[in-house]
Amino acid sequence: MTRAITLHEVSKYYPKQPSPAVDRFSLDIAPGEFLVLLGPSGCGKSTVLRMIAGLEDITTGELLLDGEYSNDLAPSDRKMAMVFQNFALYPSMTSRENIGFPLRFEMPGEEHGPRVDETARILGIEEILHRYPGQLSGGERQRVAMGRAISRHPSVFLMDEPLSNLDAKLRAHLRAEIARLTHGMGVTTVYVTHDQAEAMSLGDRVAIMRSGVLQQISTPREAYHLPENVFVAAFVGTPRINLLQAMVIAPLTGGMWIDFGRQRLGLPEPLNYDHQMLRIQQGRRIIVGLRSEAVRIAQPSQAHAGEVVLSGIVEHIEYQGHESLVHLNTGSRPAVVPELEAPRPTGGPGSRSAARRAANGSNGIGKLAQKAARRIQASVMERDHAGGTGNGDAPPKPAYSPGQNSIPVTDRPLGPPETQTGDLVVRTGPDIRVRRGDRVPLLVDLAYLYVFDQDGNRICPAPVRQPRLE
Ligand SMILES: Nc1ncnc2c1ncn2[C@@H]1O[C@H](COP(=O)(O)OP(=O)(O)OP(=O)(O)O)[C@@H](O)[C@H]1O
Repeated sequence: MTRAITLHEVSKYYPKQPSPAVDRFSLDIAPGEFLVLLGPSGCGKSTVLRMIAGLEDITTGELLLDGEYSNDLAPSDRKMAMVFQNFALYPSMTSRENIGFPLRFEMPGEEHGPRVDETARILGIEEILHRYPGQLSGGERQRVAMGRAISRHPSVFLMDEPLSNLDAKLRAHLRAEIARLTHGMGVTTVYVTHDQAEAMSLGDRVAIMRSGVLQQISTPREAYHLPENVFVAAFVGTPRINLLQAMVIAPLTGGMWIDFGRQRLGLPEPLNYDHQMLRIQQGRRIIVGLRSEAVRIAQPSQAHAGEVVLSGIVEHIEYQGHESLVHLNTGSRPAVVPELEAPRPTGGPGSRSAARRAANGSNGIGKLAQKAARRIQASVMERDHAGGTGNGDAPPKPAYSPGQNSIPVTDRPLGPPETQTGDLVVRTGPDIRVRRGDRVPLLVDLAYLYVFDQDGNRICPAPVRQPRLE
């Protein structure tokens, strides 16, 4: 059995919190679909999951299960199984007892042995059924937790960062196992993660969230190739997309350039449709997005059609075995999406536990301290991003005045280009022969040029629905 899930304009306000944890969130999940909720810490992913499970009340909006209004349906009547990050196994029960535990309520009076054995076989854990959680490795514990969810034959799996307590190798292995299992069973799965690589490799579709608001819902491929805004562009993809401050220069006499300050990119004529649309931005500040594979180090004479020339000074080379990442300074000003610069807090001011503490009556001084800590963290992030030049000690200057749906993006304070650190990362073969300090020619493939407007919305490639020009 599997089921469709619809969230219609769902919002969640926690007590004493000024802004909603989830804000008018709408989503249709098809039966059997694997949907990943992706976003930075605190953006509301788990809250969405918990509202689907019935563990959290919906403040406004509707939850439909197979088309039926289900806001008030008891969690036990939803036929959903949840898998948590911390496994949530009972320490005093063996693996067999843990897996069979929910069946006591779902199949009272029936023999559970065959169901537990079948589940253990699917997961390859027959050998550890007699052991207690304390006698299992992290990967084995997570398999038992999966087993407890599977044995119930649920109609929906809800998984809240189920792999984040495991090491990288095991995560990759179990990720493949989860994909195989859930697709094989055809059960609708909603999977929460902040790890974009996990989301991209698992999801039929990915719903990307920021500050409680859905930013984009699409296939992983579309999220990477057609990000709707600068936040999605920056969140999806490794290494992170290069984001540069620029200006459109489009004199009436013809020609069009993207001006990075020290260098300009000339757009080839006749201008294609996407580039023509940039004319509206004449004289305005824009953000240019270039993925690391959109730029190559090569002589201008080697340019293919659609490639244009820039140059940069090599600052650092990251050898990765199968490839190298060359960090260059083109003299441009990088655009920074501040909330993406922070490492994932572990109990810091933005974390769930901190929020819960706040909700449980933290006083005004506590809140002020949290605010101050956040400010300090933001300014440290900005300084780190500026390469420790000291420029970041000043508060970051907002480049844009963010409206309700706009993406706050800051630019690094402009110093002499010589003192700025690398602003462009280029992916090359592992044996590239360049050295620190070399000035190298770059070819930019305009087929992979992204341009975002002042509010962070993508304008090139042009969005499918054009705003009406009047
Ligand atoms: N019980 C609660 N009371 C008050 N605020 C809460 C509560 N639970 C979550 N929040 C707040 O709601 C927002 C969304 O939290 P949520 O746990 O859904 O985010 P998340 O994206 O899952 O984060 P993480 O990846 O860190 O788990 C955060 O600002 C959090 O601090």
